[in-house]
Amino acid sequence: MADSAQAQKLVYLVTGGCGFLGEHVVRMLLQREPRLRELRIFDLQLGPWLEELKTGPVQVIAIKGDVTQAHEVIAAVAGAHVVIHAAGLVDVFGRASPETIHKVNVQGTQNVIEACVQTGTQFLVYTSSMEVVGPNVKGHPFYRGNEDTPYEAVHRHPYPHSKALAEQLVLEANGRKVCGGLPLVTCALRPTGIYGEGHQIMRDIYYQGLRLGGRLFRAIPTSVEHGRVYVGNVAWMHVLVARELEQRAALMGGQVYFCYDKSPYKSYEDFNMEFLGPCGLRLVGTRPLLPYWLLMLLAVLNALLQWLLRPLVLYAPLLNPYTLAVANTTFTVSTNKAQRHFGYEPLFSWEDSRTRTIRWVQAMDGSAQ
Ligand SMILES: NC(=O)C1=CN([C@@H]2O[C@H](COP(=O)(O)OP(=O)(O)OC[C@H]3O[C@@H](n4cnc5c(N)ncnc54)[C@H](O)[C@@H]3O)[C@@H](O)[C@H]2O)C=CC1
Ligand SMILES: CC(C)CCC[C@@H](C)[C@H]1CC[C@H]2[C@@H]3[C@H](O)CC4=CC(=O)CC[C@]4(C)[C@H]3CC[C@]12C
Repeated sequence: MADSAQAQKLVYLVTGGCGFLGEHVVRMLLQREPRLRELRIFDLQLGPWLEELKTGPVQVIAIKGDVTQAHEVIAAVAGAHVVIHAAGLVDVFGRASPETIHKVNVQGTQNVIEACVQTGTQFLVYTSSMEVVGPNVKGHPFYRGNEDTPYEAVHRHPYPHSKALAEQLVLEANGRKVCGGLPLVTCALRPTGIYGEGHQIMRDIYYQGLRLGGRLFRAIPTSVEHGRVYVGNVAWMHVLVARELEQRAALMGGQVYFCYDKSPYKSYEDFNMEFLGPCGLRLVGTRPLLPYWLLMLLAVLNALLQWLLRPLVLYAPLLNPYTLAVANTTFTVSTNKAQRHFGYEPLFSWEDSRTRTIRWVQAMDGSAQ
C-alpha cells in the first residue's frame, strides 16, 4: 500500500478530455498508468460521465475552460508533469469559421506551449492528424506511407492547415527551456481516421442509413483505401508516449508518429460497413452509383447552399468538395516507428476493435434518428 502510494506521484492534464478521443485517453490513463496521482480534464464542455471517475484512487479534477484563454490554460497546466493536448476544433464541414478554427487549433496550442514553459511542465504530447500530411488537393495517393515518405502537402482547407501549423509549433518548441531550466520535450501523434465507440460521424451515417430504409449508396470506388485506426489504440499510444517521453527524450523529442493498428485497408464506406453491416445496413452498389463529376457537382452545390443559407441557418452536410476529395483519395500508412521508438503494440486486435464498435452501434437508439 505504502509502495503504491509512493509510486502514484504524477499529475497529468488532458485537454479536450471530454471529446471522442479525449474520453478514451482519460479512461486509458486511469486503467493503465499506475504512477498517476492526479488527472486534470480540461474542456469547453464537461461530460456527466466524469462524476463516476471521481470515486477512484486517482484524484480526478474536471476543469471547464477554453484553450484560447491563456490564463485559463496556465492555471490548468501549473503543477502538471505531463500535458496531453487533444483539444481541437475538428471541422471539415464548414460549421465554424476559418478564424475560429485557427484560434482554437493554432492559438490554443501556442497557449498550451507557453503555459508549459511558464509553469515548468516538461512533457507535452500533441494530438496532430494524418491531415497535416494529406490527402493533398491534387489527389495524390499516399499508399502505405510512413513518417519519412515524401509527399507534397498542400493545405487549402482551414482544418488541416491549422493542424499543420499547430504541429509545427509543438515540434519547434521541443528543447525550449521551461521555468526551472529543464528542456521541454514534445512530440506529435498523427491518427488516421479514428473510429470506435463515440464516433459522431459513424453515428450520423448510421442514422442516415436508417432513414434511407436500411440502405447506404456507394459513392467511393472500392479501390480507394482510407487509413483508419481504433480509438482505443490511439488512446493507448498517447498513454505510452506520455510514459516513455521522459526516459527516451533524446530519441522521441520533436518526433512525429502516425497512429496505426491492425485495422484493414479499405475504402471509407467498405470499412464503415464492417460495423454497420452487422447492425442491419446494406451498402448498395459494387461501384459508385453516381459518376465522380456528378458527386463533385453536388458537393459544390452543397457548398453554395451553405454559403447562401448561412445568414439564416447552418447547413453543413457530410458531402462537400473537401470531404469528397479526402474520401476519394487513397491515404494509408504502414509504419513501425512507434514500435521502434517506444515499444508500441496495439492493445486491441482488429477483432476486438470491430466487436466493440459493433456493440456500440447496436446499443444506439434506432428511434433517435
Ligand atoms: N476524429 C478523428 O478522426 C481525428 C481526430 N484527430 C484529432 O484528435 C483530437 C480530438 O479529436 P476528436 O476527439 O475526434 O474531436 P472531438 O470534437 O470529439 O473532441 C475535441 C474536444 O476538444 C474540445 N474543445 C474544442 N474547442 C475547445 C477549446 N477552445 N477549449 C477547450 N476544449 C475545446 C471539445 O469540447 C471536445 O471535447 C483533435 O485534436 C483532432 O484534431 C486527429 C485525427 C483524426
Ligand atoms: C459522402 C461522402 C462521399 C463521404 C463522406 C465521408 C467523409 C465525411 C469522411 C471521409 C474521410 C474523413 C476524414 C478522414 O478520416 C481524416 C480526418 C482526420 C481528422 O483529423 C479529422 C477528421 C477527418 C478530416 C475525417 C472527417 C470525415 C471524412 C472527410
